[in-house]
Amino acid sequence: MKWDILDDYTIKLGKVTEVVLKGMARSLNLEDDCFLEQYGKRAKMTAKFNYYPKCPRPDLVLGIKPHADGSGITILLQDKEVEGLQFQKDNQWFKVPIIPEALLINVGDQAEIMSNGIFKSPVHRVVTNSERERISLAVFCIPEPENEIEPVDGLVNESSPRLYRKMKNYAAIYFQYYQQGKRPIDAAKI
Ligand SMILES: O=C(O)CCC(=O)C(=O)O
Ligand SMILES: [Fe+2]
Repeated sequence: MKWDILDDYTIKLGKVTEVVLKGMARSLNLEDDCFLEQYGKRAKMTAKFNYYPKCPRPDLVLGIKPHADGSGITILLQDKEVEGLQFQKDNQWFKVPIIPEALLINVGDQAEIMSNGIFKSPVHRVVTNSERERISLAVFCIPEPENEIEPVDGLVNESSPRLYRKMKNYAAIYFQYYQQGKRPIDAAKI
């Protein structure tokens, strides 16, 4: 592994994260930096390389079980040729098409909390394929663990009450819930 390539890539993704979080704020008529302030200057990134070998029984075996990401946002580079990622909406699974070189940006639980539920952290899964192996690189952009994450002021008022409590080090809670097969975001819901 050429670590300098990953290093370079994540530095660039740091800039992408900034642009995306600013854009998300702007789309809600909020101050540009309101999500970035909670996100913090010492935010973390975790790069996860996923390898899905060929599987003779895709009807029985999933690549990744249904989950929502615990990140602020996740930046995903999908396999250039093999599909597999699916998102759930209204109890149905929708395939993500392949767009070579495109970055797929997924809203994580912590962006759902900060936006008081306006941006939803969707449940997704990866199915296996009997003919082809598949790889992906998921980079989880994670707010500074010591920071308190909560719905931003501009989104809480009489007509839209606060839906999530203040959370610190969400990643720790995330894995505890995940292992028990529960949705971690439920720990934050009021
Ligand atoms: O492999 C993919 O396309 C998605 C992986 C994923 O959802 C994850 O690592 O959290
Ligand atoms: Fe995921």
